Amino acid sequence: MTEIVASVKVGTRGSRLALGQTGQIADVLTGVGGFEAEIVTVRTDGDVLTGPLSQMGGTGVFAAALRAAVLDGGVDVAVHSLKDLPTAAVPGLTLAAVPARVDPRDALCSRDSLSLAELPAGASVGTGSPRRAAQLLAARPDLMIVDIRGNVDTRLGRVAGLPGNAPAAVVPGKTGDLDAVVLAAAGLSRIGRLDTVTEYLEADVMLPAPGQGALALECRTADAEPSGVLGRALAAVDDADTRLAVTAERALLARLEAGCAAPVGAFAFRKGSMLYLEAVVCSLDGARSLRLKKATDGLTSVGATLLGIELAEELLAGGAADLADLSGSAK
Ligand SMILES: NCc1[nH]cc(CCC(=O)O)c1CC(=O)O
Repeated sequence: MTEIVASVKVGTRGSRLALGQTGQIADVLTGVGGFEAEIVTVRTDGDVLTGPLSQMGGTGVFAAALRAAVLDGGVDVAVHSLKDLPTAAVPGLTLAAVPARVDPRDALCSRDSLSLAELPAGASVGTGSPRRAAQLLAARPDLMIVDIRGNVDTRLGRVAGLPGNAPAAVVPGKTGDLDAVVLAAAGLSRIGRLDTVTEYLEADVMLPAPGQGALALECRTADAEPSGVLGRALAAVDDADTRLAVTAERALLARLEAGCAAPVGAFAFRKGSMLYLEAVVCSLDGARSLRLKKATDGLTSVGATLLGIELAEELLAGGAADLADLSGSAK
């Protein structure tokens, strides 16, 4: 006789990106845990409202509704993009698994396969991210940065002639009006549109957002116990190296008291017996920036957290708070 286990409700936002990554994770969890999964779509303020994110409380609006659904039992485990998850802990919830990270880089998707260096003077590049805007301007001060929002497909639609885009500008002024957009390679990969990438932006040009390319699986603290069926499955999909890296990146962000929309990039990785962390804080116009790196041989949660905190304090000592409003609410 097989053990009868109630189905696990896996919560997600409703975008194609979110549904795709949640479906994959649900398959892995059910494979490991031997239970059924039911995908529950939660509409968030970030999906419903259309104003600037900064006026809705930042990208945290995407996570808040999902977290509330876990707390009230409508969802058992939430699948978040880790970079959209605010760093502050929520009582009653546990970040139970961080699966192996995929490509953390940002990617340029431009018309005519142009690279960043090849874009014509004054070219228009769409991004809603002050971090991306500032680093783009640091590399190419002549670019015209256009503030765009919307899901990944909508943003790609702003560049004419990308593979997979509708052939003609259907809505004048809203499709095909930009020379390029910058998006996370991870998101493009998850919806099968990596063929639109014309250049992967390496860390020396653009440091990613803390947590970029990683997922976060959050459940009620009581369900995270490895003795339970869900906790055991979550522990099995956790990736120790990814967790160390994102712990350092998020500790840095928290110590800077920086919001998800602050012009702060950070990337950590373990290599051998060391954990390396590099971070940048920019002025919004990209004219000034402070970039530092640091490493530790403390390959534990505490070691990774200290690495993030110490690098943040070095950045603050170097004047990071004078470069930009780190709360990330200012535009
Ligand atoms: N802010 C939106 C967002 N949140 C997560 C991803 C996909 C990449 C990832 O999982 O890190 C994206 C799209 C993007 O930034 O291009």
